[in-house]
Amino acid sequence: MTTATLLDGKAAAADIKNELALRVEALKERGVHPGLGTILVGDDPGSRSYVGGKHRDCAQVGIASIRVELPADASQADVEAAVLRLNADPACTGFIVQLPLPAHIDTHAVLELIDPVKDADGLHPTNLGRLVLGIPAPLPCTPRGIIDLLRRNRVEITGQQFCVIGCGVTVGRPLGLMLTRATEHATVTLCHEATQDTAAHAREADVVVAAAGVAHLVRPDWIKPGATVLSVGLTRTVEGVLGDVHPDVGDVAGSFAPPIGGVGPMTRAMLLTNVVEAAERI
Ligand SMILES: Nc1nc2c(c(=O)[nH]1)N[C@@H](CN(C=O)c1ccc(C(=O)N[C@@H](CCC(=O)O)C(=O)O)cc1)CN2
Repeated sequence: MTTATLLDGKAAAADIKNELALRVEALKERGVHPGLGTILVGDDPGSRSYVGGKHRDCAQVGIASIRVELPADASQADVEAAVLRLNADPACTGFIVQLPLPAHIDTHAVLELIDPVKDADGLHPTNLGRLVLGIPAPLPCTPRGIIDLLRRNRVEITGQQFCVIGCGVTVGRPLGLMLTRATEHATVTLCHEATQDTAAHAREADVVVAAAGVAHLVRPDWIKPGATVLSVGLTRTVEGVLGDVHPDVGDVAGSFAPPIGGVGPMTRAMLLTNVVEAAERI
């Protein structure tokens, strides 16, 4: 039985979607019709379910959906052609390529082909470069969702010690960049698979973000009592979907974002936010 305060991403995302629905209405009144495109390559059940969720969200806030699906054996040229089609499609005001792509596809080459203006994930090199330089740009959805969830729950960020576990391109690496901007001013330790003692770094932290994709990696004895813990990475097993954080951490942490209903819905809400913001710039 967890004693930590729940960081409820589902509830926060519902509030964000209500606000976005009003902004979408205002856009339509001035003739701008936002449309989110998604490119899904292959049959990974997790990716399919996330893309399905993104389109359900679009319907809820009045954003049009353009769904592109390619088989797992699609070639590099097929995927790049799909990107170029969405770049040119006026009905698509923003789009994403669902990650991970199959191993034979050069992901960087695909992401680099996206028109940076339509980059709803903030993962184009131009937009990541703008983030590094502190120039306004669409921000990667999960890190943006994590910071928004902390702020809505009045979790202190400025001056706090963060331990981010995992340095992938969708979460850990951009989160480190965002948390150290002047608007956040946190101190961040970014741990990865070659870190010698991740548990020791986590024990020092006021906020632990687990985005490694290793089931139940973070144990209760890794956590300073009262710290804030966000379980981001998910692993699908025969027993179900497991988070990076062991559920017993909820007995030690002060606040806890669970693997389901925590950061995931915020990721989706921030994608919609990026789409609406891009449409508002048209
Ligand atoms: N192009 C991108 N690909 C991926 C991203 C991304 O930001 N852009 N992030 C992740 C997956 N992801 C978004 O696509 C994502 C993960 C989880 C959820 C979510 O709503 N989770 C649910 C639980 C779902 C489940 O049971 O599996 C929840 O937390 O309640 C949404 C989006 C990798 N790829």
